[in-house]
Amino acid sequence: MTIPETKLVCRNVWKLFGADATSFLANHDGKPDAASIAEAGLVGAVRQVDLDVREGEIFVIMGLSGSGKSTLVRLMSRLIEPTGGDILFKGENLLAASHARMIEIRRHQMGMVFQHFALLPHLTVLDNVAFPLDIQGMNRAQRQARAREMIELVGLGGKESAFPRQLSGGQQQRVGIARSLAVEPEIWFLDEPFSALDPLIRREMQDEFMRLQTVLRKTIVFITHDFDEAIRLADRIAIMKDGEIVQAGTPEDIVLTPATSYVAEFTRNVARAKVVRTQSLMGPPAGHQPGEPTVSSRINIAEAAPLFVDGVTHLAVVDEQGKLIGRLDRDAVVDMMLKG
Ligand SMILES: Nc1ncnc2c1ncn2[C@@H]1O[C@H](COP(=O)(O)OP(=O)(O)OP(=O)(O)O)[C@@H](O)[C@H]1O
Repeated sequence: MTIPETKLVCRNVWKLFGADATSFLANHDGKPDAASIAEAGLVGAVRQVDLDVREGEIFVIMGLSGSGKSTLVRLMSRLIEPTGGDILFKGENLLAASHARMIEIRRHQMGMVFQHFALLPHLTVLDNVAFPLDIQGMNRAQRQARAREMIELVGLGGKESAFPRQLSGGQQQRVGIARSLAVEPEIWFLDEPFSALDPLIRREMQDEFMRLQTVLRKTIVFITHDFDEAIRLADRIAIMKDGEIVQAGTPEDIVLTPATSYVAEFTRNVARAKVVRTQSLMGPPAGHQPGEPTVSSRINIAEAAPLFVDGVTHLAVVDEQGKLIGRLDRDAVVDMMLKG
């Protein structure tokens, strides 16, 4: 297996809002506790954050309102300055980049979608999507061709000449997505992109987003306050509380071994069978019988369960190379399904 490249790294990143925050941080050896921050009248919006976002993954930052998600994502693109720490994008120290260099990086290598995505009301869908390419200096024919391609990709083919006011909320968000993808970003920041949509449309957009990701394989930082959304979309999740990351891991790690009671509270109502993979529930391969149905080690228990038909009691679990690595017992599956 090839190890994916790390695209973006945060090392010991802090953002304290309030007067003299930089000297306050220095005077506390670069690691003040929450009580000292509050006592000094500062807000510890992001505290001591370490994370790495890998090539081609969906990295979800999940936390309740005020936990520091938006501040953290703004720090990653240096829309705001950290009080301390380092941010590396493709190995480049963003904090050492000039203003002009930052604009260039944001324009050509970063894509952003926000909850209240401001489309330009007087421009058609086509011109809205082509807009960032115009800023990049691309010629008209090229940018229109690229914009049409993106509009098709997000399922809005035929709406090129519509104006934003003629579209539903979900369709407008698709235009926003097409617009941010038009520049072919190396990293894609999505800050609560579906939160303003009603639940049915929201789910549809999540499905659509997953479909897009199987095609595009973008490196994505996705912000949400919704744990179910995080579990559905994430390759890895970082859970934030009061500016800190309290746990980071795969959805499976988080559901099976929550690091704190705070995290456990989120995982309580999650259907484990939809998160846990066959490889985590299987036993050793010994006893394997020829003719047992085969499943991938990467699919989840809910997906594997329907194979237990016609008296099948065991499934053979195979890795990505098709090698037998374990056996999944029907009783263990039934047990997990019943426990919800
Ligand atoms: N410019 C600012 N000045 C002072 N405090 C701020 C500023 N921006 C954010 N904060 C505070 O920092 C903390 C983190 O805010 P942030 O917006 O990052 O949280 P969030 O998790 O994104 O919340 P939400 O989901 O409500 O957007 C909050 O206590 C907020 O009040």
